[in-house]
Amino acid sequence: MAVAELTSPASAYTHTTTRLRSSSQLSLSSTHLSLRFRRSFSPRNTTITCSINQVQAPVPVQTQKPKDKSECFGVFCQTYDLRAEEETKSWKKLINIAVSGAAGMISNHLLFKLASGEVFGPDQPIALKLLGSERSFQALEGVAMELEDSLYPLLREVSIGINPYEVFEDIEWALLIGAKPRGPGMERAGLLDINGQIYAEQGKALNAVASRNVKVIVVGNPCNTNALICLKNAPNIPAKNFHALTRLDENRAKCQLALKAGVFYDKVSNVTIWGNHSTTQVPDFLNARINGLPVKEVIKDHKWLEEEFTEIVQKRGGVLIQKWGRSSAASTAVSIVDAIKSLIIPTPEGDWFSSGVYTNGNLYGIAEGLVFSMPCRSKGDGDYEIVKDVIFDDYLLKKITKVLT
Ligand SMILES: NC(=O)C1=CN([C@@H]2O[C@H](COP(=O)(O)OP(=O)(O)OC[C@H]3O[C@@H](n4cnc5c(N)ncnc54)[C@H](OP(=O)(O)O)[C@@H]3O)[C@@H](O)[C@H]2O)C=CC1
Ligand SMILES: O=C([O-])CC(=O)C(=O)O
Repeated sequence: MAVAELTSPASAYTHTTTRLRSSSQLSLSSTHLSLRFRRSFSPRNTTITCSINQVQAPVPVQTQKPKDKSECFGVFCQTYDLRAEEETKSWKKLINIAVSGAAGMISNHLLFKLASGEVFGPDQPIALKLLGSERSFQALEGVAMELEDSLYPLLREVSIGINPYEVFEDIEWALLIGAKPRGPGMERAGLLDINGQIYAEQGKALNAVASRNVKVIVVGNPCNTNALICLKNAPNIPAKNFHALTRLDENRAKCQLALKAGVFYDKVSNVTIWGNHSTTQVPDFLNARINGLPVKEVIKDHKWLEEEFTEIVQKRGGVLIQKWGRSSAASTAVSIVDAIKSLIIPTPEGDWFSSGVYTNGNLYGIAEGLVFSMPCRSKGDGDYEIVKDVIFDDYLLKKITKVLT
């Protein structure tokens, strides 16, 4: 069995003390990184687990062959355990986050944000559970290797697999990205035949093995319908826990309003995307604010708001595909980060965020049993409530009605 050590920058790995998980004791000098990589070879049941621990004072150690179905190889056969470290004492309990389509473009941006602590905070250790398929398995290994090489202190475990029933076990977050993207000239709805079944299967898997309070963000298109399919297949998980990502549209709308008003985009608030992540979506400028003022008081060109602004936001994804040849990835990853943070950080007083949520019992009379983007607020506990105090005019009502017909 091959054994190797990776050397990390001293600055990133100071004040660490560890103890070997097995009976043999270990003493390693500072600035060494150990990894555990376990592998199952059953094709439908393939999972690799990689733990990254910080260790001190190296002394060679005899690792034991794992007793379970997994097989380790190379450097990943080293198994260490952590003794309480000064630095980690104040850390929260580790959370399990699953990311599907983990070898895809969006994930390639997102995973490194998650691992860095940018999303869940500098005291929140995480385990990343990456879901792929047989065709992407090698690519998943490559992604896991890049995560290792990044030496993120908060990233305590990485596992990769192709079976959602394994990968989703006990997860607290499911970031469901894996799905075919559209190409130039296609509509997102045209992806439903292929992608819908992915979300039916993953809903069943979540229902069977995920934490009962898992929060699910569906990204794969058409994301509203996919979120609905997913939640319908997971009856034991509250429907309220499922979101379709419309935050990218909200961000796009904020950017366009800032551009038109000649302000920096942090001055734009209270932007709602109503409806679907599709070309029928309604970016709401009636309730939006710039520097705390209604947008219509700041941008006097109301024709631009009703026509150009709305269309730019609705079609932004398609235009980007025409130009780049593939769909937005980095800005989507950023918007997933924003969507998560909106649920774990209290919403600033008076503001709100958009998310595609289940329409059960909503106060706006939107048909029940849909996933529909609406204005939401959160106390930062992972849950949300629909904002009550938005206003409507004929234009907005007509546009929202059109989504529903
Ligand atoms: N809601 C939103 O705001 C946005 C949503 N999207 C959507 O997110 C999804 C992922 O986009 P992106 O990461 O760029 O896509 P990529 O093609 O880069 O990656 C998608 C991953 O999905 C998996 N997949 C599952 N089924 C298929 C299939 N039939 N064909 C191709 N890939 C498949 C693949 O992984 P594996 O083989 O491991 O299953 C692949 O790695 C797309 O549906 C896209 O339209 C994109 C931008 C914004
Ligand atoms: O347009 C697409 O297909 C990808 C996407 O959802 C977006 O960029 O909004």
